[in-house]
Amino acid sequence: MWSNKEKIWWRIKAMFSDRRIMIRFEIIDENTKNLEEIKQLYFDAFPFEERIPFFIMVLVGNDRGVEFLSIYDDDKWLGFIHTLVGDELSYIFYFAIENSLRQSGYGSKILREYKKMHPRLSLAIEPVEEESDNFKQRKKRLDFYRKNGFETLDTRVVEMGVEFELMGAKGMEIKERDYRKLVKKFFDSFEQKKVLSVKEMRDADSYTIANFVDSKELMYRAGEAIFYVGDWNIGDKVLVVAGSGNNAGDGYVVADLLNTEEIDVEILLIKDKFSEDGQYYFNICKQNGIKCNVLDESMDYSVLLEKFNSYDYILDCIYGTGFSGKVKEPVYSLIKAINDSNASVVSADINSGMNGDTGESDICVNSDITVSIGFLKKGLITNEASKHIGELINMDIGIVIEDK
Ligand SMILES: NC(=O)C1=CN([C@@H]2O[C@H](COP(=O)(O)OP(=O)(O)OC[C@H]3O[C@@H](n4cnc5c(N)ncnc54)[C@H](O)[C@@H]3O)[C@@H](O)[C@H]2O)[C@@H](O)CC1
Ligand SMILES: [K+]
Repeated sequence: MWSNKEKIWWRIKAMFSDRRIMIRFEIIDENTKNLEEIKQLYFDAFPFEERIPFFIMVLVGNDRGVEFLSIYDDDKWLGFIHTLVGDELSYIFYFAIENSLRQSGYGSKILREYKKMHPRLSLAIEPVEEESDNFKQRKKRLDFYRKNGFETLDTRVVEMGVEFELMGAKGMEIKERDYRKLVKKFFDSFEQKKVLSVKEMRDADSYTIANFVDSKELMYRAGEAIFYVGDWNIGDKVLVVAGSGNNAGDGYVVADLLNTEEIDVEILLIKDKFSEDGQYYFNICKQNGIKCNVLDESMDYSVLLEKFNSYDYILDCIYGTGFSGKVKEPVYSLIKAINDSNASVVSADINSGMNGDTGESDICVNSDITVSIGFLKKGLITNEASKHIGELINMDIGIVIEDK
C-alpha cells in the first residue's frame, strides 16, 4: 500500500511528466532583460581560451549569418545557443544550459526542437582521448550528442588554438571546406577594414558615446577585445604599463580580466594620474588586489630592462590616439627598455609614441601584436608603422561613424 505522502508525490510527478514542455527561442540583443545572467552562464560554461568577447556575441548576434538565442520552457529560462548559419550547414558555436538544469533532460529536448529549425546542424566536441584531463566529461558529451542523433565525422579542426572534432546530424555529409568558410566569415566579421584619421576616430568615439554606448561600456569592450587577442595563458607573467589617459583605461580592463582568469598580472603606472573612466577601472583593479607600482623615476634604462625581462608579456598602454608631439624622459628610456626586453609586447590601440595619422615616431614601442580598437588608424597601415608592428589586428567594438 502507498502511504498518503507517497500518493501525493506520485501525483506531482505525474503532473510534471504530463505537462507538455514548450521549448521556445528568443533573439538575444542588447535589450534582452537577463543579459547579465546569460553572460555569467557563458563565462561559467566556457574557459577563457574558448570564448570570444561577449559584446561581440551580442553585437554580431542575429546578423551577419549568426543566430544568438535565449532558450525557454514556457517562461522558465534554460540557457542559450549561438549558431553560425550557412547555406550548406549550420554550426553550433556555443550551447549552454543553466547550471541547476543540467542532467534534467532539457538538453535533448532543446536539440530536438532546434534541429527542426536547422536540419543540417553540426557542432564540435573536444576529441575523446584517454590521456586528457577531462576524459570523463569529453566522453559524456560525445555520448550525449550521439544519443541525440549526431555522429563524429573524423575531422579535426582548430578553433582559437584548441583542437575539436566535428559532429554532424546523422546521415549528413559535411564538407570541411563549408565549415571553414562559415567560421572564417564569422571571425572576419569582427574586423573592420575601414581606416580613419585620429580626428575621425575621436569624433566617432564621441558620437557613439553620446548616442549609443556608455563610455565605460565602450572601454570595457576595448579591454575585452585586447584580452581576447593576446595569447597569454595561466603561468605567464604580464605587466601592464599604463599612461594617464583612456588608453591606460583599456589596460586596466585587461588587467582585471587577466586577474579573473588567474593569470599573474601587475600594473606599472607612469604617473599616479587617470582619466575619469580609467580611474573607474583602476579602482576595480585595486579592489581585486592587483599589484600596482608607480614608476620610480630614478630607475634608469638598465634597471628597467632587467625588470621588463622578468615578464612574459608587456601590455603597452602608455599612449593611444591622444598622443602628440615627442616622447620625453622618463618614458623615452622606458620605451627603449621595453623594445630591448625579451617580453612579448601587445600594444593597445596603437604603439605608444607613434603618430596615429602618419605612423611616424622618434621612438615608439615595437609590438608583437597591435590591437587597434574600433577602426584602423591611418598611421597604422603606413610602411613606417609596419617596421614597428609584428601583427596588426583591428577589433570592431560597435563604434558608429556619424552619417553627415
Ligand atoms: N572614449 C573613447 O574615446 C575611447 C577611447 N579608447 C582608448 O583611449 C585612447 C585615447 O585616449 P585619450 O584620448 O585619453 O588619450 P591617451 O590615452 O592616448 O593618452 C594621452 C595622454 O597622454 C598625454 N600626452 C599626449 N602627448 C604626450 C606627450 N608627447 N608626452 C607626454 N604626454 C602626452 C595626454 O595629455 C593624455 O593625458 C584610444 O587610443 C583608445 O585606446 C577606448 O577605450 C575606446 C573608447
Ligand atoms: K598604446
